[in-house]
Amino acid sequence: MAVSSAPGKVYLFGEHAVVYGEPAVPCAIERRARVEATQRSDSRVRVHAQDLYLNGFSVEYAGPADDRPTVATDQSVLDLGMRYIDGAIDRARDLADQPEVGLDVTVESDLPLGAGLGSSAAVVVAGIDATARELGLELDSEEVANHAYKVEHEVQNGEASRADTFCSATGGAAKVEGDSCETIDAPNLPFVVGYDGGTGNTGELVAGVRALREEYDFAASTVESIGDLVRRGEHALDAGDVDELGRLMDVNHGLLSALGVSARSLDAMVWAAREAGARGAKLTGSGGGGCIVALDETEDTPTALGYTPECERAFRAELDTEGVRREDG
Ligand SMILES: Nc1ncnc2c1ncn2[C@@H]1O[C@H](COP(=O)(O)OP(=O)(O)OP(=O)(O)O)[C@@H](O)[C@H]1O
Ligand SMILES: C[C@@](O)(CCO)CC(=O)[O-]
Repeated sequence: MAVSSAPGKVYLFGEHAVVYGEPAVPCAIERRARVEATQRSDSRVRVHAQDLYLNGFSVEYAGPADDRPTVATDQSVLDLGMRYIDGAIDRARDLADQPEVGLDVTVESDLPLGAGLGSSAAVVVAGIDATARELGLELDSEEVANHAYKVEHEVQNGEASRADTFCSATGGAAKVEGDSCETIDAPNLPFVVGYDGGTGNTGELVAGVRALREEYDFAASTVESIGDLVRRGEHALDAGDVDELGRLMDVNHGLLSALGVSARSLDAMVWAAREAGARGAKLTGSGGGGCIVALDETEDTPTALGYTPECERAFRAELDTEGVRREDG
């Protein structure tokens, strides 16, 4: 049996624009997905994903109500839920040159799904590492990052940057620009996360930005402006200037709104954080619903978010300097 875990992330700056080669700064946070892989004696693959909920199935009763009903789940719903972990298992089996080997795989995660905290990247990174190790193959974190990126790229029909998977595999703060990925120094920033209990569909949101960018020059310029802002943000990070980081986060949120990826609930949480005195606040990840990230070392922002109707949960998120991690002996 092999068990690996990998962290989720928040974006300090640069989501969406990173898909078009602009720089971004994702930061790994101390919330993880864990994957356990055990080889079987037959060639079946059994995946137990205990935190996955499925939207859209029907139940058919025939005869007495205490008979077990037939539950039908639309194949597309299942595919959507399983595609990242399936992709990770397949890639690791291919890498280990055992494409037909059977496995029992269990996925557990502290990361809300599709909420901007990089749950898919964490599941893919931990899934590749655990499965490969179970099949006798040790990969270093950069190799895991590279293979995880290829899985996300395939699952998301070519619309993925290296940011989420690199950050999850290597931990800490990262600068990602096109194919170039590096870990950068960062102070332990006072991240506060607000979660609206909802999700956004990464594929659809990325496609929406692409369409806008193709239709309007100002949308293409907005993507470039995010890149300029990230370059300023790198200097602020270097200088440890948290006030400037906060101001730039506020601008980044405005530019993401202009690209159509914010939501009423995300705006409400961003404003609650700002009004509580946060240095800055923005949505994180693909948007549409899910999480915001704010910078505040005091308890004011978590408290204010706790009283905000649109916020289901608020919590502090520490920077996690460790990426993919072995959890078995
Ligand atoms: N605990 C889990 N078990 C199995 N699969 C998971 C789990 N968590 C996430 N996934 C997979 O990841 C998908 C969600 O990925 P998606 O890219 O939409 O969101 P995210 O990575 O959480 O957010 P973002 O990309 O905005 O940071 C789920 O549909 C599922 O396929
Ligand atoms: C929206 C996006 O920039 C971040 C999603 O967490 C997509 C990507 O980078 O693959």
